[in-house]
Amino acid sequence: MQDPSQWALFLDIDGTLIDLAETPESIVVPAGLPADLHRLSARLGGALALVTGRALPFADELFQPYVFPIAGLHGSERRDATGMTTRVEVGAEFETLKAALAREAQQWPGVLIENKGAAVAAHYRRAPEQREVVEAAMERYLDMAGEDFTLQHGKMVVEIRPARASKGHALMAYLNEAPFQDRKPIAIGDDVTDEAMFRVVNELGGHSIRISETPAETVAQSTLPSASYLRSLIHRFAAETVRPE
Ligand SMILES: O=P(O)(O)OC[C@H]1O[C@H](O[C@H]2O[C@H](CO)[C@@H](O)[C@H](O)[C@H]2O)[C@H](O)[C@@H](O)[C@@H]1O
Ligand SMILES: [Mg+2]
Repeated sequence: MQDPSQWALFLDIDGTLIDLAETPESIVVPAGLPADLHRLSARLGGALALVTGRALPFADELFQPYVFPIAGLHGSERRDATGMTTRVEVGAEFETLKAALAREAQQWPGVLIENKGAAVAAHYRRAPEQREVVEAAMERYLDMAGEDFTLQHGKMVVEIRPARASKGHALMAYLNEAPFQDRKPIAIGDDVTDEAMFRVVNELGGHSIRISETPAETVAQSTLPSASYLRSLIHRFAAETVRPE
C-alpha cells in the first residue's frame, strides 16, 4: 500500500472478512485475522472501521481482544474512534413486533429469526423454499413497523432496520472525524447493503471493491474473488513495515 497515511479503510464483515456460514452464529473467525486487522489499523494511523449489518456487541466479540471503530446494524449504531457510541433509538412497539414475528416464524421450518435490538433479520439459508413466504411476511411486518423502518435485503436474509441510517451515512460520519478525515476512503463489501458505501466512496474519489466470485450488479470499481483472498491481502499489508521518511 502506497503511503498509508492517505487512506481510510472501511470493511464489511460477513462475506468480506469472514466466510459465510449456514447460520449467523456458526461463522468462524480465522485465527490470525483480529491481529492482522489490528496491525493494519496501526499502519493506517487507526483509520480502519468495520461497517456491518451485525449488532455492535456481536461484532466486537469476533475481534477480541482488539477494539475497532464499528458501525453496526447497517449504520444504525456507530462507535467512533474515541469509543463514543451513537445509535438510533426504537420504541417499545418494536419489541412487540419482533416477538410476534418470532412466534409466526415457528411455522416456517428452517427459518431463523435473528433479534439484533433495533433490527431483526429473517434468514432462509437453511430453507430456500421459504423465501417467498418470508419476504411477504417481512413486508407485512414492515407496514406494521411504520415509516421509521425499512426493508434490507441480503444474502438469504430479509431484515427490518431503522430507515434513517445506511452504511453510506456511517462512512461519511467517520470521514468527518479524526483519524479518518482528510483521507481517501477505500470500502470493501460483498452485498446490497454495501452499495451505499460504494456510492459515497466513488463520489469522493476513493476506491470501492466488491467481494464476488461471479459478476455482480454493483457500482463498485473493482472486485476480489473471495473473503479468503482479501484476508491474504490484509495479512500482507499488515506485515509490511512502515518505511522511514
Ligand atoms: O454487513 P455484514 O457484516 O456483511 O452483515 C450482513 C448480515 O450478515 C449475517 O448474515 C449473513 O451471514 C450469515 C453467516 O455467514 C449467513 O448465515 C446469512 O445467510 C447471511 O445473510 C448476519 O446474520 C446479519 O445480521 C447481517 O446483517
Ligand atoms: Mg457482507
